[in-house]
Amino acid sequence: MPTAVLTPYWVNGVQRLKVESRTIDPPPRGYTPPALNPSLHVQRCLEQLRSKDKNIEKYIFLSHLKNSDEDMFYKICLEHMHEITPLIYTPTVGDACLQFSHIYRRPEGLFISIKDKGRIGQILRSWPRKDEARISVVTDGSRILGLGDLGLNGMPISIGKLSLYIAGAGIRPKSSIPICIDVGTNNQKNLDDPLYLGLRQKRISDAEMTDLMDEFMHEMKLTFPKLLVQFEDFSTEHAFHYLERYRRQYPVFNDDIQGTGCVVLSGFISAAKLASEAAGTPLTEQRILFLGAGSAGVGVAEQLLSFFTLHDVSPEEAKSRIYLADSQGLVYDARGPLAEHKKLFSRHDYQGPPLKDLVDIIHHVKPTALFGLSTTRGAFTREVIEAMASINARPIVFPLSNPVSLSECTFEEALEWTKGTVIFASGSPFDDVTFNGKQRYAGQGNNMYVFPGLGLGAILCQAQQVTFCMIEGAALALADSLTDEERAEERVYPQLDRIRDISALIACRVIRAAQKVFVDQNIAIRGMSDAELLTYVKMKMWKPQI
Ligand SMILES: NC(=O)c1ccc[n+]([C@@H]2O[C@H](COP(=O)([O-])OP(=O)(O)OC[C@H]3O[C@@H](n4cnc5c(N)ncnc54)[C@H](O)[C@@H]3O)[C@@H](O)[C@H]2O)c1
Ligand SMILES: O=C(O)C[C@H](O)C(=O)O
Ligand SMILES: [Mg+2]
Repeated sequence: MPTAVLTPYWVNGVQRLKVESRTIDPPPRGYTPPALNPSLHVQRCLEQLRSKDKNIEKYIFLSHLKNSDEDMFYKICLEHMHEITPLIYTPTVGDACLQFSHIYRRPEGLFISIKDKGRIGQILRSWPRKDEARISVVTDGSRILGLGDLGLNGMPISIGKLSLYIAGAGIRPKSSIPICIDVGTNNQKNLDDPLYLGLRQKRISDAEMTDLMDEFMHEMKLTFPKLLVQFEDFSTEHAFHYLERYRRQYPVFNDDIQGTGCVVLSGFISAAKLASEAAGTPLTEQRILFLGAGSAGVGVAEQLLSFFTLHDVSPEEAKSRIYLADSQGLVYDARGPLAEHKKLFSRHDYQGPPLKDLVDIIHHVKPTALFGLSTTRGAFTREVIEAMASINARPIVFPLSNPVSLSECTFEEALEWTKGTVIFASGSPFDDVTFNGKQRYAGQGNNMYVFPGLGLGAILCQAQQVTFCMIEGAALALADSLTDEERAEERVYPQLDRIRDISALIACRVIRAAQKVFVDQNIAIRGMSDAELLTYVKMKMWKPQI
């Protein structure tokens, strides 16, 4: 089958790019060793991968494999999800971003810079597979995981998320476009690095950025009419601003606000069921404290608020169960001027002195669940976790900051400090642990469980917008996807190696939600029964040809 291939080459140190159509039929006799057989070659690739000591070397090996033998790369991903995901995604992708300008070998995706203003359309139109384009992950590198502003070095985040779309939901590889928007960086270390690949200037003003984004989104729509855009790792204000600015106009969602909201709501529903078996507190009477009030913290809080209100809890009552704390402590009205995105959850009912210490905040709030989205390693100290355990038979503790080096606490710490009562999930993966003779599983509360299925659903029904109900449908489908066995093992998220099945269920629920409010354009699938729709979705998933 002929496919368009981008081949970089170098002339006198200057990179050129060949856009060619290449056939990937078996090569002529004599071009491959006689005993090369595909299943053994999988073993050979795995052996080469496992022989590398450092995760960043494994990342580089896998990147190379993806570019040279896509089918093999995705076959290995799918068959070894637990081993490969942490290498192509969180946490190793964090190192890949930090070192991107040093490990860069070949182009993958598009770099759009402020210098391209006025001719973004021209650049986009040079993309060789315009008609096939369905999904793009776009970052401006301004808040990469919890690592801060990495500028153009944020590109591996877009690449890594798209690899998970392909592995996790069977989106066709050729339909994905990783994009990094380079509008400078305020990261002095990058600016001083002679190998840094981005523009050597500070970030542009908000007004200039919005002008650029308007042109970018407009040209994206013109060039790729069927494209869904996922915004990723934009700094807080920009994340909220651009989601609000474009969500009614284009099919777009913000992964950190909405994908995270979805995945944490789903894990919370499962965790609260377990906790209420021990304490009897109904789901809608849980009290949730967030450490971190940025795009992720507030995104999750908004998702919880809407979930409670759908369950006959008044908005005021629902809001009263949610507390935010940021770097200055509890967020409350009398504290002084607040950023716009924090206002909805600011407490009216606290007038005392600033509550800065997390243990003091826990004693004041008496939360049943504590979520960390604070980018602060070790913020859940022994005292914090013990305080949670002292007021809850089964405390829910989710340290969700990424990468793993910034996790608010480790799985072992949470188990030890609660004497095993904790119900735990983290943003980055932790190994399973045997504690007091019982096998315990660390759920991975990471938006990777949701965005592949959400994207697949939106693409298949040709959604004109990604509505709030589509996001909520994805969260509920994920919560429902736990098997009886997984529930009996006290897992709050399903096992990762079932990701394709989970993505199919999420996609179906997303499609139904889109159909309900008529934002779908693929009318041919409207009349399908649920069983037919599931078969259709699974049939549409791309599979590696090995
Ligand atoms: N698990 C997931 O799926 C997932 C998804 C999105 C983001 N995240 C992680 O969440 C973290 C935050 O992301 P974001 O987009 O909200 O970032 P952000 O920059 O928008 O927000 C960070 C928040 O943390 C607060 N904070 C910083 N230092 C603190 C401290 N010492 N104590 C208390 N609060 C502190 C800040 O005041 C701010 O409110 C990142 O590490 C990111 O990797 C995880
Ligand atoms: O990228 C991840 O691992 C999750 C999330 O989008 C984040 O920004 O941390
Ligand atoms: Mg992110």
